[in-house]
Amino acid sequence: MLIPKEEPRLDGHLYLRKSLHNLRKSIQSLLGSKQDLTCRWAESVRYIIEDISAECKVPDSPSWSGPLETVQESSKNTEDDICKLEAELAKLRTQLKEEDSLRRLLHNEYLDLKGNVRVFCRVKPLLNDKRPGRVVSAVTPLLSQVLVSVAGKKKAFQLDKVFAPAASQDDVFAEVGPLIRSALDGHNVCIFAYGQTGAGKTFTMEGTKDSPGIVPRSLQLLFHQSSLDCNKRYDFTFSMLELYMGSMRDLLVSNSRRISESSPSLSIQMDPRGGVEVENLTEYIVKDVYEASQLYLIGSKARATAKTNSNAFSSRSHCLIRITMASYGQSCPYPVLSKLWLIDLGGSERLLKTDAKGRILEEGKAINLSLSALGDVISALQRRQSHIPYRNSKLTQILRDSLGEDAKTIMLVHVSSREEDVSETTCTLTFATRARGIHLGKELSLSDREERTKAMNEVKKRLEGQESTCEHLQGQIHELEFLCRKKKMSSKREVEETKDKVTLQSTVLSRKAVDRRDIIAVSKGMIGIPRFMKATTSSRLKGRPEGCHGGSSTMKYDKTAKSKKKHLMGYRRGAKVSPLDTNSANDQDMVDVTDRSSHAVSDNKLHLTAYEEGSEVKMQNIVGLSKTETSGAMNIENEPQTSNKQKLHCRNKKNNVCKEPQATITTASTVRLESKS
Ligand SMILES: Nc1ncnc2c1ncn2[C@@H]1O[C@H](COP(=O)(O)OP(=O)(O)OP(=O)(O)O)[C@@H](O)[C@H]1O
Repeated sequence: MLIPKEEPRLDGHLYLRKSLHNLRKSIQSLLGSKQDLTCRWAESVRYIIEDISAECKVPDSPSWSGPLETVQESSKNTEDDICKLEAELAKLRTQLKEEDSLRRLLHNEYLDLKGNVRVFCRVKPLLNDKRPGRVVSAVTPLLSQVLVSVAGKKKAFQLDKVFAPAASQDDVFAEVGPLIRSALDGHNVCIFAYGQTGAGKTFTMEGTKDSPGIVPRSLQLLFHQSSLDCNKRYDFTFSMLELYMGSMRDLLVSNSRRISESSPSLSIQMDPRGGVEVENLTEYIVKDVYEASQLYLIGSKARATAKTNSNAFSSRSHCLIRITMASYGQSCPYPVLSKLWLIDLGGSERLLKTDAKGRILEEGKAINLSLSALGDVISALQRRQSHIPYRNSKLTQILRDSLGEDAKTIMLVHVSSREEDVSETTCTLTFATRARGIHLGKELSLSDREERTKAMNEVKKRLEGQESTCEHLQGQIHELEFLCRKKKMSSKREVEETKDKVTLQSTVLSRKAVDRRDIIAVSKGMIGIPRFMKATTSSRLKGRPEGCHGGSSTMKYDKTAKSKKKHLMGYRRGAKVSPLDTNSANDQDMVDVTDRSSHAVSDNKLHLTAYEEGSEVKMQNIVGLSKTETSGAMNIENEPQTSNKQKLHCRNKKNNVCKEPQATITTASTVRLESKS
């Protein structure tokens, strides 16, 4: 009979340490299994564990028993350790830099072999047909070929890859994902969704809540990958515009603002080096995937939609999302700049079929004109023609620097498999063939294709090996960085504790009123000094002149004050963080600050301007903000848990108007709000 092994009994402290150890391990394994949990998130949790450890810390031997020099000696040892760790970190970072440049080369070589311009086809499933038995699909998807039945004959169209109706969003993104990595590596990338109205372009780009498409996945991947890169710092900006009837519209400027503030019109400018800029286009700095998604939501709502015969909510314009990236390396003073364009093109319907009239007809003509110009440009690039006709449409002018030699492009054409859409499907696939720049019959020979596949597989294998080397190094760096921070924290704590001890000792000795046993007891207590004995943020601020601390600021939580306007200033001069002050925003009266890691750890500061009485700051999911904290006259209160989000509201005790309060997230467990004026 098996006798269950009895867990050895642990005393209180040992047990606590073991629990903390287990907790750390579970968090580390969580990090490994969940892609959307960033290292910064894990770091935040680690800080909490550290805080718990510090609070629970009981010295193994009485710390007051030795002379003061012991403490100083130990902090000297800590400093030596820090120096060693920093030297090791520098070595690893250099190694990572070398390995990462090799990875980038291999990644680029792999994509070059695949083709810098690739054209895929996605076949839409037959949806909501009441007579499934009688419906015959006119399209036969093969691996890299689509057969279309036209008048009893099968016409073949060659593509780089075909996604059958059963293909999932995951399958599509598996092909797109490597280009996102390329964008982070400094290449310009364009991903287009092309096809007839209702063929599934928006489904592929945007997707649904349960089945997210390329845009949300790309944003997720961008921020995830960049957070792992410990040798570089990335700055992202987000813009969104639409091309409607040949003119450009900034989708992040609300209609009312566009009219009232007579915002300057957009124009395309080119610098001498060939870089393209859309002048006056709103550009928001985005710190995390949440901010980018919020902007995308706002921009999508502003898109022009109109009813056509083919699709009740057909998009009548081209929608262009631009994410610019600036990556700063360790030694290079200049950032590497790149752009990622995610483009949902307008429906390519034949105007006769849709029975379009008036404005709808004009919209259709404008869409078709620019699609045709796009096809010409891609085709000319594919054939390496000397003249590339960029100037024929605004769409190709905007994308001029992102549709070239060093850029990567994926054109995802969408077709319907229904019989009545055969002529549209044929048109779409003819466009795809032209975009591939390969005339029928001029495809690579079988042996050439086999050779290319072999070379691709070889490079892919090397690339995978290189990626895991980089990941391993990054893991080591993160671990050492954490250790280093931990050492620095404990060294700082030791110094502070030493100072406190000296002060206490002299006070105690000067009073000459306590015996030796009491001194030991008190000084032991200093390790985990009770909270009420520590100076609060509030009391620390009290020494400042009026107006420099939270006492002069107002931030009152009042749900009824819906009309109050808020502005969120960027972390850098002149840059906006999130346009949630626009009328098109979902949560108009709130400024959401989620993902504490990017706000608090990387920047440590968040500036909120023009707050009036009745304003509210809502902070969600901020790790460590579970306790009620008081800062000056500002209370940060923990609201009862609503759904799975933790809300914190900042209120002011006075009712005066607060100008430019500044929120500083100082540690994992404190938030301070103070007025700048
Ligand atoms: N692969 C797919 N799987 C499931 N549903 C799909 C798929 N493709 C498209 N749909 C559905 O078909 C409908 C029309 O698709 P969608 O709006 O994406 O078309 P579109 O090409 O963007 O049209 P438009 O040019 O008018 O914007 C939507 O309800 C969408 O959910």
